Amino acid sequence: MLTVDALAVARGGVPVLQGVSFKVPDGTALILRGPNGIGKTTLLRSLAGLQEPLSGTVTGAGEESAYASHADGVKAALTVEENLAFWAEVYGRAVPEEVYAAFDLEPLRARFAGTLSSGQSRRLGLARLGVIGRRVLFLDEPTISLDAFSVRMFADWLRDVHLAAGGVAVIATHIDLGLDAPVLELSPFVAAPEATGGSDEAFL
Ligand SMILES: Nc1ncnc2c1ncn2[C@@H]1O[C@H](COP(=O)(O)OP(=O)(O)OP(=O)(O)O)[C@@H](O)[C@H]1O
Repeated sequence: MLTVDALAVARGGVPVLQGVSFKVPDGTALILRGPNGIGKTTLLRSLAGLQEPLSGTVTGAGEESAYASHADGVKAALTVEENLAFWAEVYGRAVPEEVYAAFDLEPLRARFAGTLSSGQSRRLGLARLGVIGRRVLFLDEPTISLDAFSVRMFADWLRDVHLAAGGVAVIATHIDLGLDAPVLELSPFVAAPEATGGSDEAFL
């Protein structure tokens, strides 16, 4: 269970969200919604432990979690297989053979990643999630620039592999992934600048 209690987060020293609380039981996902700039990326990075929250607590994530943004992290000079092997090694794991089918990479195994189309490259970037074996995933617009087929493919992997194995996912997305997951609208949690003593000091 991922438990978030009264979390307040800042970007560039300026509070963006406050009072964010939710629970995500094992085997389930939560969708985050909110207009551009509201702080979805900031919240996801804070949940994943990549930046310190201003206040509040996150339990059930920590070492077992991973943050993935729309930036691929794909290495152009390595083949598809070499990319997956690289990430597997970094995380001390073997590449599960089924990721090639799950992300439709089978015919592309020997291709240099630099020659992939942008959608194929995104699929390779997402396949990394199937390799690293992290139980709690914080996903920032994971399906951006993917066609409907690839979006469904990713949603199927999330539901049938990651969540089915008891994993957790918190996903900022404007695309309907077709997951049976609750939606948390972030608009009510926009930080009031005065609530943390004003933001002027952040610019000094
Ligand atoms: N380096 C920075 N210094 C100050 N403010 C920043 C900095 N980077 C981003 N911001 C601001 O912080 C706020 C939150 O940004 P964040 O990227 O978390 O929003 P988001 O909800 O993920 O946006 P989007 O939907 O556009 O990706 C935005 O208003 C943004 O302009």
